[in-house]
Amino acid sequence: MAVQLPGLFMERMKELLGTEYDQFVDTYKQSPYGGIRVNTLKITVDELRGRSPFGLEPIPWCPTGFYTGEGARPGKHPYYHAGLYYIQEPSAMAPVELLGVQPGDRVLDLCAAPGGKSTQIAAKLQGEGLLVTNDLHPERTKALAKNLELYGVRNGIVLNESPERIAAAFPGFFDRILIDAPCSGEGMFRKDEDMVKQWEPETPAKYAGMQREILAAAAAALKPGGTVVYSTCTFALEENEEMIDGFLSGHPQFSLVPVGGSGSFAAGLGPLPGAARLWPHKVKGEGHFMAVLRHDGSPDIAGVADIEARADFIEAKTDLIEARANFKEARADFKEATLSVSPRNRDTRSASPAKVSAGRADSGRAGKGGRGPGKTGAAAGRQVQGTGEEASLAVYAGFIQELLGKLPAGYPIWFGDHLYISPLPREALDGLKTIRPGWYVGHMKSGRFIPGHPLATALHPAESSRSVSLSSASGEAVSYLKGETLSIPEERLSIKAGHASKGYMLVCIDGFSAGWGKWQDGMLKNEYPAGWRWT
Ligand SMILES: C[S@@+](CC[C@H](N)C(=O)[O-])C[C@H]1O[C@@H](n2cnc3c(N)ncnc32)[C@H](O)[C@@H]1O
Repeated sequence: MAVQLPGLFMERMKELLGTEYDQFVDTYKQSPYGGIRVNTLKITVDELRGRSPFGLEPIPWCPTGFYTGEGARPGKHPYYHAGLYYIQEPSAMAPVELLGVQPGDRVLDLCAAPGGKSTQIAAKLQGEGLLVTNDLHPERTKALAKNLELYGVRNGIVLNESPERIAAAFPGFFDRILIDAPCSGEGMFRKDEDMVKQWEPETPAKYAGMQREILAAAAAALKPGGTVVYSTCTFALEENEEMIDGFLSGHPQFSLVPVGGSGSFAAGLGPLPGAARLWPHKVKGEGHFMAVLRHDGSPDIAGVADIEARADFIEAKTDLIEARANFKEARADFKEATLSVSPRNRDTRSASPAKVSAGRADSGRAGKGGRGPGKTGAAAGRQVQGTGEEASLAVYAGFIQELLGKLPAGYPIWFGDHLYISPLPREALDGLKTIRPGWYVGHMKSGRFIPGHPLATALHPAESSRSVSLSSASGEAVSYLKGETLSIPEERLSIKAGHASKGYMLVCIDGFSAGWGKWQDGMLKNEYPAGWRWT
């Protein structure tokens, strides 16, 4: 590598590695490994392997992960744009494998941008349960939100918050929490020269302070009995074993689940052999550290220092439970209301707007032209309730029932004219900077409902009454991804009985949803978003 590694870093590594040091240094003469992880929300591993245009070699610690080998350009294939795989550094696939996510879990990814591990969690949830994904830095949440959309995630909420505020809003709430901590990045030096340039002798200590706070917040947001996985891509002891050792001393209801020392995972160093290390001179991947922490199940108010804070904690929890109860009722009302709304008979009299939707925020990011809602709650400008919203819900329900035959499950949340279907009631997000409160399904324009791009990317073609599949081999998939209008004869369309060919068409690439088009008289008008196009 062209960049000189910092002398003090090398000295520290020599001390850590002893006789293995020379082998470690040799890894800097090799190229980093490339990998993809199959998005099992859209395709099975076997099917992708059968279709893959490039060679795939299994990554030992991730059953959906594969090395792509030199010369492969996975970002330059239509399958990437159809969300069939995520391009990810192989070692970075390990932490989520240790998190033990099951469909139906409530999972929090605290330091999530650009979303590699969030999309991996979403694939494990298989659309059931909840993924709250967060990053402190607003700019980075854009890529995070886009990746959730590209990979067809329906049950994700994207926040831009501090871990402390998330813990206050969701005390004792999550089954599993991932902390892919901001760190000094020493494990990425081979792959990312910027990390080398940014490194200073004080960098590990600087990050250690942040990591301690993030861990404390995670402990407060975790359900008794839940699991936290803490990971970094650095070698420094103070950000890894020493950090976790300190956490365990201050949080006696947590214990370390031993994972180090078996398979590809080397044992942790010093006080924590049960933690896991991936070393670049031992595996085909960059440097990583992981610790699995399990809560023993006793009621936990760890991280809450004094009596007053504890009272707030309990009050916050009660509010959340109440909000949830209110919204269960609202959901029942909504179901009842939408059942009476058919495309032909849009009688909205039974809709209960005050409960059905948490309404429209007329300020915040939505007001600035974006569709992100910004900070929810009173500070964001309270909601407009009333007949406009009732009518919009009815139009939405009519459109979706015609297209999909049923409405997606979840809480409808309007922001301006934009509609999200959320796995949580809006009240649960009140006061939090929310980038995406759920699955973006579309917006109202001149009294019509316009389906959103993320609605398409998350659909299976069989769910849509109208779809068309474009071939990746013929070049027409790339034409679609470039935003071109296509000539498509009617006999190529898949139209369910009783539906007209004209209208919104789910456009697929080799049978995998990629976006919308509008078909009429043999022409497919392109609805692929400008910002997503193939260049
Ligand atoms: C290692 S990166 C995360 C990579 C991500 N998990 C993935 O797999 O794509 C760490 C992230 O933490 C974010 N971050 C930094 N400080 C934070 C904090 N106090 N709370 C939450 N996120 C933070 C950074 O913006 C950065 O995106």
